Amino acid sequence: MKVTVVGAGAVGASCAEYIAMKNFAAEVVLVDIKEGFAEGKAMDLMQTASLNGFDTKITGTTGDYSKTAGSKVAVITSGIPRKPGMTREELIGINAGIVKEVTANLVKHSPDVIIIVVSNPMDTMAYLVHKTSGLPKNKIIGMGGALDSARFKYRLAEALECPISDVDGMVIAAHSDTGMLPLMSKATRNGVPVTEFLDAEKQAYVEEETKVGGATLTKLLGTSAWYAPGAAVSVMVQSILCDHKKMIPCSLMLDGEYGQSDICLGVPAIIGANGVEKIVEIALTDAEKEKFETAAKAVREVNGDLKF
Ligand SMILES: NC(=O)C1=CN([C@@H]2O[C@H](COP(=O)(O)OP(=O)(O)OC[C@H]3O[C@@H](n4cnc5c(N)ncnc54)[C@H](O)[C@@H]3O)[C@@H](O)[C@H]2O)C=CC1
Ligand SMILES: O=C([O-])CC(=O)C(=O)O
Repeated sequence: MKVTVVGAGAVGASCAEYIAMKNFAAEVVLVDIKEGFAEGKAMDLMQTASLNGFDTKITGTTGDYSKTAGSKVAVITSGIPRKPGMTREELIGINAGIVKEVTANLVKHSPDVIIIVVSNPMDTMAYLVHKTSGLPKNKIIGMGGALDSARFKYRLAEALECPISDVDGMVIAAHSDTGMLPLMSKATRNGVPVTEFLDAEKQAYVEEETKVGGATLTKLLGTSAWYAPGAAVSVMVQSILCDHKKMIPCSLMLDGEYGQSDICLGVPAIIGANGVEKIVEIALTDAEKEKFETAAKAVREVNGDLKF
């Protein structure tokens, strides 16, 4: 099956690389606006095929969306990343126009496509795609929770001084420095709640470092991260193409779930061949519910800046 990745920059190329390396897609089409850039990235990646042992065909195009026709999944990574000191929300002015235009082009050539939104501010960009694409809500999925949960597990393993494969955990709510909600109450080490091993101070440290995970990397790198974002996208694309029905926290249009409507926020969902197959409602503590509501309020304010 064909997967399109729009934006052949840091994140887009990482998405293409991980998807190809896992060898589950027939073709990945990279699209960029910069002349020759997607073609060059595709050629470079294809020259890793014999070294890395994959058969996925990667092609690139400068803005010719006819090459994306018939895509099962399209990933939108086009737009600007933040620089140190910026918030994701500050990117809305430039990225909203790009995401809206790219969405229209994708849907024109692949009317049945499932769109994964990556460009920031992601929860608001996912909302924009819902409002402008005409696609049903099961076909629009924002990527944030998969990445934030991976960062949560990284920080949990660091605090527990254990391998990352020992820990499990999930981050829901908003993909923002203040709106992420790492679910400490549900995180486990081999089935045992991590709260049995970590004192309140360590729990608070893990939660805070998880929430500012993207900002920490942006400060170190001078631009935002790409390896873990690309890997997170590849897991979501694989769950769709292979109908794995994995439970992944994603930014989805809510219609009463978690007490919210007409907003995209990170919640656990079953991701399969139909895109979002089910939103999973889990019991939150009162404190978690309050944080979820605060995050929703902040995302609504950013959504208010959109012009359709
Ligand atoms: N949701 C998430 O968890 C994450 C989101 N991001 C976001 O992903 C976006 C991309 O980040 P990077 O890849 O690091 O940036 P980048 O600057 O390396 O790549 C962006 C690419 O988009 C292209 N582009 C711009 N306008 C376009 C258009 N109209 N059509 C096609 N291509 C276009 C640019 O030419 C560039 O190659 C940013 O908005 C960033 O904040 C990044 C990491 C994680
Ligand atoms: O931090 C950023 O701006 C990019 C992003 O969303 C992330 O890496 O989580």
